[in-house]
Amino acid sequence: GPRPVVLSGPSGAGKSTLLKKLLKDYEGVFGFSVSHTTRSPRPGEANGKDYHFVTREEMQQGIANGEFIENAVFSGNMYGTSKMAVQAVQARNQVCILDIDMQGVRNIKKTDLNPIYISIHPPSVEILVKRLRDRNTESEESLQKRLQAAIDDMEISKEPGLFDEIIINDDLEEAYSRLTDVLKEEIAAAQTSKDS
Ligand SMILES: Nc1ncnc2c1ncn2[C@@H]1O[C@H](COP(=O)(O)OP(=O)(O)OP(=O)(O)O)[C@@H](O)[C@H]1O
Ligand SMILES: Nc1nc2c(ncn2[C@@H]2O[C@H](COP(=O)(O)O)[C@@H](O)[C@H]2O)c(=O)[nH]1
Repeated sequence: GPRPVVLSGPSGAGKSTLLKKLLKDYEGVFGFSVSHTTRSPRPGEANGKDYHFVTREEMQQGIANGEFIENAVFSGNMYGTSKMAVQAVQARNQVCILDIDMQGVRNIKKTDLNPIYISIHPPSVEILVKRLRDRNTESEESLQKRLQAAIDDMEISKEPGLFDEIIINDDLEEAYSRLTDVLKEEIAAAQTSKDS
């Protein structure tokens, strides 16, 4: 099937915004790998669609049972990609998109998933902070943890070969256009197999 796509990058950079647009504009071409998390749902988030919202015990049990391809602790909460999440998308012959943090990127690199790795960056740390604050989803403590991870991860992203592409999300339309351009071969391949 088509190669999966990993979208990573700092919290608040715009990964969900870009991928939601991609899923809407290319319905049936892309499929989202629905992760598990122990964090609480934000207003508007649906269980089974945005995440599988689970307890720490459920998550730990799943990990112990070998149900996850990768898992990580981010800003005090557990997150993980289950084998089922990826298989469900691949069974539909869609391009599977994973929205994961840097620990996830490192762990996926140890698997045979062979995705395209894309990192989404904000134009500056100041703009990242503003976007996160304006999103109004984080406590001050969570915001500070996310910010520290963002600064560390943006530095790590420069490591040669870690990402296939780094996209600066300044103007949303421009970033989206760059993203669809990077993925044009996968889009064409998935559309061809959908039509045949
Ligand atoms: N290009 C842009 N210009 C201005 N605001 C943007 C842009 N892209 C995204 N935003 C806004 O910034 C905020 C963060 O975006 P988003 O939630 O998509 O980030 P994220 O990378 O998915 O974060 P997280 O990893 O925390 O889920 C949102 O409120 C979104 O509407
Ligand atoms: N390693 C993983 N990271 C994940 C997964 N699902 C989401 N994430 C990353 O967590 C942070 C925070 O997400 P938020 O929804 O609480 O803002 C963000 O960087 C996501 O990319 C996962 O399954 N594995």
